Amino acid sequence: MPQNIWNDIAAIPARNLAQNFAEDTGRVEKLTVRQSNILFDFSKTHLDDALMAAFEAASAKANLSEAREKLFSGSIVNPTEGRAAEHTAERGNGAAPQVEMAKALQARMRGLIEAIDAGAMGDVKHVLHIGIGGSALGPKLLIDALGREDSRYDVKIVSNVDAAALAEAVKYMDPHKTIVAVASKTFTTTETLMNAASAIEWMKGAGVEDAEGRVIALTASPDKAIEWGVDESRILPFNEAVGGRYSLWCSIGFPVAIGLGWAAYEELLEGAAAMDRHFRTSEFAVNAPVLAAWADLYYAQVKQCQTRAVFAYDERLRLLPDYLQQLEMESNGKSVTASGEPLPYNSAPVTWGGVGTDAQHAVFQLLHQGTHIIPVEFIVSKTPGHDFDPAHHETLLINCFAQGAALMTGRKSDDGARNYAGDRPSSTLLVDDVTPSVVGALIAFYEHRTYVNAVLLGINPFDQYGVELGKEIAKAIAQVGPSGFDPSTMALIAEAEL
Ligand SMILES: O=P(O)(O)OC[C@H]1O[C@H](O)[C@H](O)[C@@H](O)[C@@H]1O
Repeated sequence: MPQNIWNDIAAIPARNLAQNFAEDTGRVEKLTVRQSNILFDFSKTHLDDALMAAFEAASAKANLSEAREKLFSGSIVNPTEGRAAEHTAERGNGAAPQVEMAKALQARMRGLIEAIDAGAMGDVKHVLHIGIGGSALGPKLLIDALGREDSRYDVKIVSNVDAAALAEAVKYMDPHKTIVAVASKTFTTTETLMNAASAIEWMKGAGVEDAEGRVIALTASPDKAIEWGVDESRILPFNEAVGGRYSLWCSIGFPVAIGLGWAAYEELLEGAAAMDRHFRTSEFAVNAPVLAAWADLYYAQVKQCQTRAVFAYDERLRLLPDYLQQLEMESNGKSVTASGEPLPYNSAPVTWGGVGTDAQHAVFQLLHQGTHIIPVEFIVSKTPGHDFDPAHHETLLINCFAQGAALMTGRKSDDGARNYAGDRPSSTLLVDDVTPSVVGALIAFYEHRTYVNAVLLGINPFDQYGVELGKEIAKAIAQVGPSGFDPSTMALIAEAEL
């Protein structure tokens, strides 16, 4: 991707949002996509006809159509690790052998869940899922979003190596009625294996016989799980070519499938599959992930925005920003192109966010009047997730729409402290309800948007070497202690008496 692509786009005269709306009465319709019971409204972004044409040209130069097909056909899209990225095959959209493999492994998972339901592991009430990063964030989001009313088991997810998290999770669990799902693609992750060992100790300490026999491994490295002590019959493997942060669709989704039931899990997959089909077959100008990525790139590259903010106006989706932080920042926070050249422009902005309306009373001041322009994304549901007075939900929706309007229109005042400049961009995703199929589609939308961003930036979104150095230094500190590091680090190690 030559650098002048952004220069070409930057050369297009900037128009403000008010002008865009005044000059194009069809703007809302043009920039609205309806797909999978989600309405995507991009009309409050600065995308206009000229910018859309420029991004269309940039996408052609970046071979986006070919890149899109490569993703679905199982071609190598992760060149530094020499492999495909086969998460879409988990929902039936991929190369035939991978789709077959995914189906077979999902059937294995279903078999184990049915056996547990039938009592094969005794009287089970609690599922303690232990994993971190991509092996935790997806299940955490889904259980929190969809398992509030209907969970068949009490599912808790523990990630942090700080065992205060484990202590909190097991506080109200009966160790005799608990199964432990150890989720790790590599089955080498320190935090996960340490927490898993402590969970086994917790069960043993309570007199559980054969505590090891209550462990299920969710992994792409079954040999490592066997080595660690899990019996082959309790290992749910998945395809190595599914990246950690794209793995909730396969056996990493075990707590979702067992907690919400198989039908809900299938709805989740089908929701994602429908979004796959939309992304794969729609023209770019009406393609939700593509339009979202174009707007992302306009703000990150042309407007030099360093962050983007996501606010879920729905308590059920409060963990969505956390999930997106890994998806977007671990995928696209890179300094080199896919072929290893230094990246001559910005990579992904920082993703951050929170839950509305809480965030309005905490951070929105800066969004409205700060010197940084921050593209905002609102996600809100037409249907409430509770039976209280409908006034709650109306207030939630009203506030969500009011914030987008206020950011865009602003309000002039001679008093600087009371002036709202306006022209601040946002997009709104209005979902019919927070159901497994909508959440599946929503997550697939974000996955594809992240991929489109990467393709136009010319970077590889599927590796994450940036996380390795810190792990190596931690291992060295654990092994060697306070020697051979910089003076500050050595002083800290000594002070903490490590
Ligand atoms: O699933 P695991 O192999 O245990 O890996 C868990 C996580 O740790 C790593 O550090 C990566 O940054 C993540 O992408 C990954 O999801």
